[in-house]
Amino acid sequence: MSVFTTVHEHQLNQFLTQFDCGRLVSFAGIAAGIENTNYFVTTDRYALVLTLFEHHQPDELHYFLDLMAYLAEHDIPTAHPMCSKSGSYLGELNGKPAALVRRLTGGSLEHPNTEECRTMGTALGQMHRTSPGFGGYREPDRALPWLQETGAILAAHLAKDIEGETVALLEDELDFQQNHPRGHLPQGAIHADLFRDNALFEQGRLTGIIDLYYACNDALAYDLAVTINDWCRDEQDGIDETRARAMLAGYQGERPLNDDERAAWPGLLRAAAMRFWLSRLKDQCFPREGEMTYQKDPEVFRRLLIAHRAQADATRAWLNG
Ligand SMILES: Nc1ncnc2c1ncn2[C@@H]1O[C@H](COP(=O)(O)OP(=O)(O)OP(=O)(O)O)[C@@H](O)[C@H]1O
Ligand SMILES: N[C@@H](CCO)C(=O)O
Repeated sequence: MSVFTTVHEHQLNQFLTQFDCGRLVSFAGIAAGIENTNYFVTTDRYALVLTLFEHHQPDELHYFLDLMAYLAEHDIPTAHPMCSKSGSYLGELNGKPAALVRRLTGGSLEHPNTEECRTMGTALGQMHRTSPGFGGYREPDRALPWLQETGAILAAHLAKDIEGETVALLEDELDFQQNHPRGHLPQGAIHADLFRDNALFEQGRLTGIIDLYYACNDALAYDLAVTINDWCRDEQDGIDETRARAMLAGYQGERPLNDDERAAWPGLLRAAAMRFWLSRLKDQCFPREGEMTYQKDPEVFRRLLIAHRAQADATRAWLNG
């Protein structure tokens, strides 16, 4: 688990006095997650999740929490943040910005089936019909400039211990991405990290999309590529075509991709694979300190990137149902 900042009972009790949420019954650190510190918090009135944000600025936190509230209020299943007595979603706990959100029921799916992928695609399409109406703006923080900066740091670090092949892949893909920008595609607020562990299901029904702490304004179709790359991956770290087609059909039932998005699709899948390859590799090469932390395997996304580079036409064919 990743608890970077330990919360003591007296600190939590003090924090809860800012909300009209009842008396603390229990709390426990949450095992999943690698970015923020999360606790389940139960009061005599609510089941909540407390998040201490480890590296975000107040401006972006307002964006995330306002977006969660906006989506929830537009019937997109997300965890609505709790408003404090003074009217803010954002407080401070143990020196860190902190928020309480409603705890959703259900659990994440390790092996989503075709129908669950279709359901997720439908929900993402609904979210993308709604999110361009959200008034907030946040610059994407894992787009090309970040890829370039992180890629350069990693290439220098890796050149010392591994074969040149990986560094060559990294540099070649950076070059490709630089020549395939996505600013001309339809834009809006995107989740940007809608992995299986960021959606909760109960009896085949999606109960909620969580962890909007990478949300930003970017190409909507890029968000779909991020989602497919995780939900539809097969055992060999390629993509399971049946699940990918189902997710795309679910999505396009709500929001059909336009010609520009269809043309850009293979490059978007590559951009999405590259982004998570590099973030995982960075965590592996430069681990952060924490009370309990775990890392995710970067190789999965390196292999997926290689697969996408080899099959642009096939990935475009998935768009046709
Ligand atoms: N609103 C919620 N309702 C129920 N469970 C939640 C909620 N928010 C978070 N969780 C639980 O906490 C876990 C960690 O949350 P989250 O994914 O936000 O962590 P993170 O460190 O910010 O994320 P990540 O590593 O995925 O970027 C989730 O996998 C889920 O089990
Ligand atoms: N979803 C990311 C974790 C960072 O949010 C990953 O699996 O690498």
